[in-house]
Amino acid sequence: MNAPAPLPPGLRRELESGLSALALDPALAAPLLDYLALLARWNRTYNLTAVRDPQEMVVKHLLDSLAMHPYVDAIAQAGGALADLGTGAGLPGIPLAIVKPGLRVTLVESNGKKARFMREALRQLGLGEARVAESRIEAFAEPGAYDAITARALATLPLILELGGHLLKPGGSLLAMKGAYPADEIAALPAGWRLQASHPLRVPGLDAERHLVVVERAPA
Ligand SMILES: C[S@@+](CC[C@H](N)C(=O)[O-])C[C@H]1O[C@@H](n2cnc3c(N)ncnc32)[C@H](O)[C@@H]1O
Repeated sequence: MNAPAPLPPGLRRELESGLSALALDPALAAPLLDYLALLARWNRTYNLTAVRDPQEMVVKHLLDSLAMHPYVDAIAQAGGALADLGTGAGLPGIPLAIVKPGLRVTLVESNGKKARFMREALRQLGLGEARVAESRIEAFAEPGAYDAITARALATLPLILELGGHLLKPGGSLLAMKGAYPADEIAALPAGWRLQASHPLRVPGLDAERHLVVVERAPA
């Protein structure tokens, strides 16, 4: 593997200021930048993400993933389990695992090279509460094991539920990261599911519209 790509100066300050804006401890910049440096290094060989510029990765990967952190707080405090579906290089799952130590994160991804990268990232970052499931989501055989599932840039809400709805415990919810408010997808939710809430997210350094859409099972 190549030598670590040197991260541009100023990156840490930008990340620290973004973390403060999200009401997170700026000291978390250190492990987050370790993850980012590893991702930038592997990306040069394995093409894990289309975002190649570390500066852009701070906003589009780290801060964007972390904007939803208040909505996993209660699960983390209870030592609950979250499955990040179609996580790619570990987004948003790895940044969330870094900032929420109690959260038991499972990173579900079928692509072998991305799974290999994530196993190495978890090892190097010492994230013992997180693990990689190298699997198709729909074939992942842990039904009813998760308090929440999340997904970013994976699929429409109905398709995410079709692929991974079986993983949720009774009372569990899907936390889907979306750009524009997905009114059509919400209208097309399959029978047995309903919108619980939608939260506009503010990502420091990003102008684009972002929403966290929370979907739960409808009462029988
Ligand atoms: C567009 S990428 C998004 C990755 C990451 N969530 C992010 O926001 O950067 C979608 C990822 O989902 C994975 N994926 C798509 N369908 C899947 C399935 N049925 N089972 C497992 N992984 C899947 C792909 O391999 C890819 O890595």
